[in-house]
Amino acid sequence: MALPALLTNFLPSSIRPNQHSFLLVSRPCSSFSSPSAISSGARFAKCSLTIEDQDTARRSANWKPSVWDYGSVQSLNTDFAEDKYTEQVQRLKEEVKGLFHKEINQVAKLEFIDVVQRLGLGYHFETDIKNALSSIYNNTEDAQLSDDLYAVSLRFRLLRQHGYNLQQDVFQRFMNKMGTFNESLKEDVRGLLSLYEASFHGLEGETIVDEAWNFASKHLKDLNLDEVPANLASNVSHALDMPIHWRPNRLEARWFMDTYEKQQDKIPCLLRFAKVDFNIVQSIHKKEVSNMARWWVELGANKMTFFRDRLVEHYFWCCAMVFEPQYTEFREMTTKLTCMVTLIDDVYDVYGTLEELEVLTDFIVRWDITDVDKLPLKIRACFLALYNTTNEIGYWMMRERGINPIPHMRKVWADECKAYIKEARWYNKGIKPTLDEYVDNGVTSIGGLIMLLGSYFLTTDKPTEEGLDYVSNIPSVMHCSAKILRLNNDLSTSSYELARGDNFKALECHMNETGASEEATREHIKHLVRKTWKRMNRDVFEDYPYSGFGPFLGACLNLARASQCFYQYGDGHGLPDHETKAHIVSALFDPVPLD
Ligand SMILES: CC(C)=CCC/C(C)=C/CC/C(C)=C/COP(=O)(O)OP(=O)(O)O
Ligand SMILES: [Mg+2]
Repeated sequence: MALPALLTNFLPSSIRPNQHSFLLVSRPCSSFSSPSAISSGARFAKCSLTIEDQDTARRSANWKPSVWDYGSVQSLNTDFAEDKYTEQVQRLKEEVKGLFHKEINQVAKLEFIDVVQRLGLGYHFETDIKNALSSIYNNTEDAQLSDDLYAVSLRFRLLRQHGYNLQQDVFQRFMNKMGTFNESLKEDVRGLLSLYEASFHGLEGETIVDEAWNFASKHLKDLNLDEVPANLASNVSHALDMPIHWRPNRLEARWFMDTYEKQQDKIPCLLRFAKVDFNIVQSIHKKEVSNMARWWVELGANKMTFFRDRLVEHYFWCCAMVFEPQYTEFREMTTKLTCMVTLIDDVYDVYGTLEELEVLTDFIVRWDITDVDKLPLKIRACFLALYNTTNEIGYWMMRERGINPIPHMRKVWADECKAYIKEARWYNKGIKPTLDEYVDNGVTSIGGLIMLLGSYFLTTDKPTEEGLDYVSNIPSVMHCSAKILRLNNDLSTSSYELARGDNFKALECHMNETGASEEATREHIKHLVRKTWKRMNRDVFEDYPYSGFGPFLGACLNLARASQCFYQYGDGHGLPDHETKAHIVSALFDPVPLD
């Protein structure tokens, strides 16, 4: 089979391949009736090498093939897109909206807001939540709010989450003269759990919130969960696994629906609303991922084995960044960009030689395809795929939104490739950077910046030149998000990367620089992750003078959240057949059962 159409169409005719054939064994494309059948264990043969590629000794990462069958992904069932469900959800929404106006005490109102958000319904009630929290913020008279650890912590968490700069002193009354929390509080499991969740909303320099995190984590970990009521125990394990603030909302919603169902005081119409709404949104996502699978197969990229074939994982990551139904363009186009990031990352890290990569970097920085045949065939194809995909998105933006983001996207790609080449030179020359030098560069080389740039211009109806300039100059909130992605990525992938031969990652840089053990280094990197979250917690509530920044700021938080989850139990990207697959099946493919 010749090079895939979308790649060759853009090659100057003088260099279109003829003798460079790719030998492919097609994968069995089974039809499926249940979602698990979407997953495929099929393997396909390696591409044959071109003559110019054969002459070069190359490393290999032996990437596992995709775990998904693209034929099946292209024909996913989207039953919940039917009108009868949309009508049902409208009725339920009205009913739940009425509950915001019910006269209930403040703690009950806070709990109600918390449940609405954890069920994934916050986006339907932004104004109602804002109004309710504003009145709670202004009313400090409710005694339970000042004396009860559970209520004070819940109030702190929700108000901070919505941008109120509530002082950390609210916790002072639970502390002793030594500046630590009163030991007696360890008996109050509900209070400890609430304090623990609140402590993730701390800012830099807030020592009381830091102490809250230490105290609550320690005592929650020490609990014998067999002695705790079942639902509370399951909430504690879930929180210790990942706090609410760090978990992508779609995953939280899917888990929380099952937990809320078991709650004695659940509100049935709220639960029903959450389930039907989840399935409707999921149907929209399924439609999008099937479009993406079509694009990927037409591109022919699923037939190449020298980079990671992770279309579905990339789409799911984009869903975690911005899940709301109206942002289809963001998810689809950013999925394409994410595929290009992975493709080019693998060319720099594994496939290309230093000389080839120097030439490739020059092409990307100049954004010019003249003389592109100076690049070996596969690298040339990758460059053209990246170039075409970016220009195609730019063209769509010009046509639909009257603005040209290509100069900004080019700049971010150029910076990213300059960061990759720096790593490639370090590797080839045996240079071991310090942790600071590495992270400085690694924030750009992780690829999150191009995705976040898209989260600005692909989510707003009226992107402006000023907004584009601002985002492409990488504001702190965006930098923090990419830094968290970089550090979480390194915590989970560096052992594989070193084993196959790759530049030093954050862990090795720190160990080399300080002589610290691997265990101490991991703790140090996790500490840097928490520190960066504190900075980002402040940054998201800076005063931004640009309209339409909401989804972009949400995407910054959500990119970091996705990295917490997908790298938590190892490399969910390179080796996506465990937790990542389970997350995708439960949040993207399997509808919530309705009774
Ligand atoms: C499901 C899942 C985890 C998806 C990842 C989605 C994502 C953010 C992709 C783009 C960035 C990227 C290539 C990261 C990891 O590569 P790498 O580990 O080779 O990074 P490095 O070479 O820069 O260290
Ligand atoms: Mg890599």
